[in-house]
Amino acid sequence: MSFRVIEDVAYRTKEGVKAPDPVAYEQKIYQRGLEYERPPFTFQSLKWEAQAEERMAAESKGYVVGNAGTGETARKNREAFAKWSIVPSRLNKTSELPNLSTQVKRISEQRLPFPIAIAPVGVQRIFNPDGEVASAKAAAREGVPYIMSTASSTSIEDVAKANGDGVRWYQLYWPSNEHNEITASLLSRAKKAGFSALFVTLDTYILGWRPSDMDNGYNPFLRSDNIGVAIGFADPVFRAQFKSKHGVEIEEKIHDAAAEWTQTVFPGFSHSWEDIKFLKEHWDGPIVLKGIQTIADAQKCVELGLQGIVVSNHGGRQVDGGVSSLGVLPRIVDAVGGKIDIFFDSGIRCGADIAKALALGAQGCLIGRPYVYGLALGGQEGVSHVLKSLLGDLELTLHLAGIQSASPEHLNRSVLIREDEL
Ligand SMILES: Cc1cc2nc3c(=O)[nH]c(=O)nc-3n(C[C@H](O)[C@H](O)[C@H](O)COP(=O)(O)O)c2cc1C
Ligand SMILES: O=C(O)C(=O)c1ccccc1
Repeated sequence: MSFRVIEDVAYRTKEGVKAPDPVAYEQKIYQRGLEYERPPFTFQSLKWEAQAEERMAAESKGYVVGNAGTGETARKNREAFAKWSIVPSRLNKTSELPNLSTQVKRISEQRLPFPIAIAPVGVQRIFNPDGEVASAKAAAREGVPYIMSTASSTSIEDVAKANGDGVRWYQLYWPSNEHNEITASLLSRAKKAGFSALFVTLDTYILGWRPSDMDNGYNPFLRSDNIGVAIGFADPVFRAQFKSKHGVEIEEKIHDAAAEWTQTVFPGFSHSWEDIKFLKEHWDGPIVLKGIQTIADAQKCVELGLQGIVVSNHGGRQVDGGVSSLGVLPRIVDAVGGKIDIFFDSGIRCGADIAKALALGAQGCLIGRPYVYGLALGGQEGVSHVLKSLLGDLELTLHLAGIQSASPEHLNRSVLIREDEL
């Protein structure tokens, strides 16, 4: 017999922030075990991928697990975590579990209950029929901000509805300048739907060389179910432009419309730093650039007065042979830390990984593939399970290492050592 994860949330309040209590979740699981009830999903985070693979069609599986080229960057992302080790200290006389609440001050006025957010991931209906609706509900329920992708298989307005009073941010795949009217329309729809920060992804103006997808002949945009174009098909400016060009509605020339939208959001060529001005003029709120890997680019973001960066290599899905994202994080923190908010992603698979990225100076981590595996395993329940598991793991890791909170005062480089220096 197994139980329902989302009905099993225990809450607690710390520093005025109400949030689910992941350690109480763990305790409940042991109690229920006494009555021979078992959790519906594994807690072994490195098994989520394999178990999710059993549930997915070959194409979806190849899409989420796949990387650019030989997968070298993705491997390096993982290996980089093992180069750093947490050094526990003793007899710190702690009376409470660590406080995981976090201030990402340029992005959110409120303290966030946890130092993680849901990474933008497109086409989620290929993993579970409920897609983004399930993950946006789980995020709100678990107190984790939801970053919505422009390549979502659900419209901006429907994701906002599912996310309810959760914290949500919008990720832009940025159309080329000739389509500025569409960009402005996306930004105004996101604003109206309660998305409070803008994340602009810079590393994917075209999809990388993805052997696993090519083996399956699979590009989710070109499928007849039009799974990655929901935002475009609901966009009034795109619709009007299509009609005036073709003389018919999108629905009457669905394949052409899908191809045009795909071309619009993945123009194949990069913008320039000058174009940021347009975004600043059309977005009233924090702007975060995602995909930063160099000190020079991070410094440029500071000079332009932007609020944040995501140190990310897109999980190794874009540039094969690229440097590990965790590897470049400390240098970028040294160059711009304190001047801009820094998020990190690429390769996070457990609580200790989050602890290490935060100790190296990130203010928050984006969780990518693990929650997609949760979505494939069990929709909203599966995503909730993954978030709770990662947070419970983080909380007990910090607690047992004698680290009192996830804030930089306690969680900083003094708790880490490089294994190769030992
Ligand atoms: C299936 C899939 C789809 C993704 N779609 C997007 C997207 O639409 N927009 C975006 O900025 N990043 C996208 N990403 C990248 C994630 O936001 C994140 O950077 C990456 O997953 C981090 O690596 P990790 O999952 O290996 O930890 C996607 C990643 C995956 C696995
Ligand atoms: O696959 C990706 O990494 C990605 O960013 C993406 C782009 C378009 C649709 C879905 C995902």
